[in-house]
Amino acid sequence: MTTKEWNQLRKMLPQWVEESRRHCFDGKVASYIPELSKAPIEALGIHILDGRGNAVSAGDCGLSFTMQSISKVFTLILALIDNGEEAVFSKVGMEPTGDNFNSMLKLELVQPGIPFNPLINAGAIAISSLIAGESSLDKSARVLRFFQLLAGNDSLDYDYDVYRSESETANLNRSMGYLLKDNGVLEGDVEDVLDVYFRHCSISVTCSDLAKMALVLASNGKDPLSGKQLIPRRYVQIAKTFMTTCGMYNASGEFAIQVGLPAKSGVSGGILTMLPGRYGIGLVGPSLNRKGNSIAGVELLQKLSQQLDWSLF
Ligand SMILES: NC(=O)CC[C@H](N)C(=O)O
Repeated sequence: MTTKEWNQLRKMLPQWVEESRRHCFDGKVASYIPELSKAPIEALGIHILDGRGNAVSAGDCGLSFTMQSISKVFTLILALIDNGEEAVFSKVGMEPTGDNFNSMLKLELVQPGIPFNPLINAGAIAISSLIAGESSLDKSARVLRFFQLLAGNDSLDYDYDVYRSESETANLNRSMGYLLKDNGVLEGDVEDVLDVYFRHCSISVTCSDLAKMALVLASNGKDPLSGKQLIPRRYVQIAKTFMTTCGMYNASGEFAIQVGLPAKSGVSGGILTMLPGRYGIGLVGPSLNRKGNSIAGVELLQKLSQQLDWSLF
């Protein structure tokens, strides 16, 4: 972090958060997973971390929330570590869909019926079946340990209320699982695969956990604080590319133009993003816009990117 930028962030971030927070009431908190509807609509928090351990945060940074779709980036990476590129890309494609994250339209329409990419629900469910482990609980335990390692936080755990709430109501994801099984994409028992998926979506984090995980990606897989290479560089490259093309659902093109950073959002209102080589960023704002991204969070990132000239493009 250059001193000038650091000083500007320190000075301006609280004000930019408050300006962006006003947009919260133009959006809605997700309710299709009933437990998520309890999140505070007016909340907005952000944490920015650099490779020397300097951090700046503002707003509701103490809020815990579930990773939801943000987890898909890291299960993809674990599946790549476990199976290699060729095996993973025989089960999921590399293209954006332009459809909603939970659409199964193209699974039926486009042969050979494999998910278009690993960041839509169908793709992430297929990825869950590729995680190595003896049983679904064993696979989930490996995922949780991997996330703890990246976040540098051994106490990361599931939010069991959100896990149960999703598992009990996930009729659409369940149908997708069975269709994938029929298309020959899923390995193993469908309910077991779905359990791995619901569990990783329900891992509870704060903005600083997300910022730390993002910093590892921003540093090409190395934890700059410990100096350890936690993820092979190639797999980080793949993950960042998907985040740029598909990370903000079917608003990824607009986000690339307005913000210009690799990012991944979740229906809990979390966004993980980064300035490659410089910062890891974790943000939460549970009120969502029509495309399902944090409404105030996207506003805030737009402001940061424009004020500080962060776009990569
Ligand atoms: N977009 C999301 O964050 C979706 C994740 C959520 N667990 C679901 O499957 O619907």
